[in-house]
Amino acid sequence: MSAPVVDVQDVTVRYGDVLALERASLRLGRGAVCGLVGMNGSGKSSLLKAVTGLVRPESGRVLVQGAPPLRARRAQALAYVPQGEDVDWTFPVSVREVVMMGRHGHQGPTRRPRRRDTEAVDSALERVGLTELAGRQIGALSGGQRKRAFVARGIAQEAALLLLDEPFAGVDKRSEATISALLAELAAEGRTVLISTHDLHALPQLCTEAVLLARRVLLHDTPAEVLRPENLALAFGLDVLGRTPATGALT
Ligand SMILES: Nc1ncnc2c1ncn2[C@@H]1O[C@H](COP(=O)(O)OP(=O)(O)OP(=O)(O)O)[C@@H](O)[C@H]1O
Repeated sequence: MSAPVVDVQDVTVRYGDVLALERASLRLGRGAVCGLVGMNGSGKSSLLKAVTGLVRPESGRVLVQGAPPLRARRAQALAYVPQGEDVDWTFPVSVREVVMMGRHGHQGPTRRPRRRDTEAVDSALERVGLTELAGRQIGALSGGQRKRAFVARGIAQEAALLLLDEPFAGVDKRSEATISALLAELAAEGRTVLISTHDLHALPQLCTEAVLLARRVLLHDTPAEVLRPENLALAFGLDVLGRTPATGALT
């Protein structure tokens, strides 16, 4: 791999007494779409938050395009689509204003949008199919439309790395299809995507690689390899795909 876009080295995250992530390492190159898979509480959000700089690891190091997360954020290198519950949906902003936030780092201190900012926002709204709803208050959208608005903010930002926490949770089929197709397009444009998901069946179409997480990184491989019953059993300890793990797989 040429210089990695994401380089997580031996990262441990702890919240008080709770050890959320233990010595996790992960490197992703340009154009990768990587799915984080694991049980509830396995550390998926913590890993995403460590990469964004929202959570400070107890030990270890995160680099995004060679820079620590906060510096990478200032350089507009990473965009983050949070889980729905991490957002205040009563905030009085329109969909267009949310997407324009992706341009703030590209604007001067007055934050007056220039033509290329307006064009980037229009194009991002179009790509996620929200042009018609651009004037609506963000909280007046459905769950799937809200996710699409945040994906549009990431697109408008032109970040090299997109991090998405459960983009398909509580999302309608149309939004799921739009977001999946967009992630593939963004990867083809050379962006890197890291996403946490519970949707194991969608993994092979959606992702070029996958990580099995259970506080530690158990496996980082192709989606097909990660989905092997004996590997899933390592993380979930049960028959999640309705198949029986191979005998002796856990020994
Ligand atoms: N702010 C916090 N304070 C205390 N404990 C936390 C905090 N955030 C997460 N945890 C704990 O850290 C562990 C990992 O949580 P995390 O949210 O990273 O897992 P996850 O895999 O994303 O879970 P889910 O699939 O339910 O979203 C869990 O035990 C969780 O309860």
